[in-house]
Amino acid sequence: MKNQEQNSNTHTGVLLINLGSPDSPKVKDVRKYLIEFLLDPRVIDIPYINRQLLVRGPIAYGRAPRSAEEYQKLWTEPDGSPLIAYGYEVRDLLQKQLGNGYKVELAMRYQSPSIADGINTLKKARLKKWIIVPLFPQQASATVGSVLEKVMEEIRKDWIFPELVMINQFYDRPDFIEAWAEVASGYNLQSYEKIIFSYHGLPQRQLFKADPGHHCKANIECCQKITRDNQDCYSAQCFHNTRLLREKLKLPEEKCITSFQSRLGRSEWIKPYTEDVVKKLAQDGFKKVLIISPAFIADCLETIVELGMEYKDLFIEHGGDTFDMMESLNANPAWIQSLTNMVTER
Ligand SMILES: C=CC1=C(C)c2cc3[nH]c(cc4nc(cc5[nH]c(cc1n2)c(C)c5CCC(=O)O)C(CCC(=O)O)=C4C)c(C)c3C=C
Ligand SMILES: [Fe+2]
Ligand SMILES: [Fe+2]
Repeated sequence: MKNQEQNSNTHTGVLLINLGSPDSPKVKDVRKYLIEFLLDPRVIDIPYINRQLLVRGPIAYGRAPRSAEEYQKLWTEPDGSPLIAYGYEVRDLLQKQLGNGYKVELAMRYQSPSIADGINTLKKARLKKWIIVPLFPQQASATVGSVLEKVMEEIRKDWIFPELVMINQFYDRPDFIEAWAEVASGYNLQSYEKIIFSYHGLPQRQLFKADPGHHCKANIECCQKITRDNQDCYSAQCFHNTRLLREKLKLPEEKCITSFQSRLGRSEWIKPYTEDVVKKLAQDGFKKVLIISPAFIADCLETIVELGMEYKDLFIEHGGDTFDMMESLNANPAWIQSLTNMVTER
């Protein structure tokens, strides 16, 4: 009876959606994941035939075994991928904070738990309103765009629709910046010579496609300042995110660097590349560096392995001493509060 009462009070569904991980770090599962992920035309935006050849050939057989080795470095038992484990932890904490009025579900854009399952659960619960929260602070077609397209695909043939709220970005919310400041309070920021703010990269051509006014020059001068013209530009949002955090943390401008990691393929991506920045700092004699990655709301392959292991090795190989990676928001209470605000104010 109690459950029935609780269910009848529930009016709003919240679907948290992140990128997704392979089902296991075995090569066959990593291959399946990479194929689904990289065949998405919003991610590898080249002609259909070229994409099929690239993904089902060199990526499936060349990259998948190397990626599987990387996934093996971060996989934990029994939780598996940290990205997904933190996803469930955040879902449960948010559910607790929001209470009976809301039903919070977790989904991943690729692999599992699937968006189709998450949407079906919301449909069965007969809720009046759904709030879709892609867990990407800055807007990119490859992430937020792809998630929202998939959600629409899952409901487009329905004959009834809930009131639907889709969140497209949240990088500049004061409570999101506050959540990062909360994590940063565990570090002695003064003790670092340089602080790198590293965001996931994107091919430059994707910035141009997302720029109907043909404004973006995809360089630091252009994207450095957020304006009405470039307010939806991923790169400009990243630079602005750094500025907001730098001001919040009272860090001098010359101490902070914005850069972009995880380039894939040979085309030009947003610059500067984190790899080049890390190498140059070490070569220029800097010994102690902190790296923060505000594009990821949970630790994952990109932070734990790429920043925390590979770039750390690179820094030390080129003469640096200390390369610390700040952990992500994960299940930090201030982050749960930020999500709570995002949902309840809609
Ligand atoms: C934070 C936002 C992200 C953007 C923007 C993004 C763009 C993007 N990614 C690839 C290719 C890969 N990304 C991979 C992993 C990965 N990417 C993100 C987030 C963004 N990607 C996350 C959170 C993760 C980690 C997932 C995990 O399980 O921990 C991978 C897989 C790993 C590997 O083989 O390197 C690939 C490939 C492209 C091409 C792209 C933009 C076009
Ligand atoms: Fe990625
Ligand atoms: Fe720009």
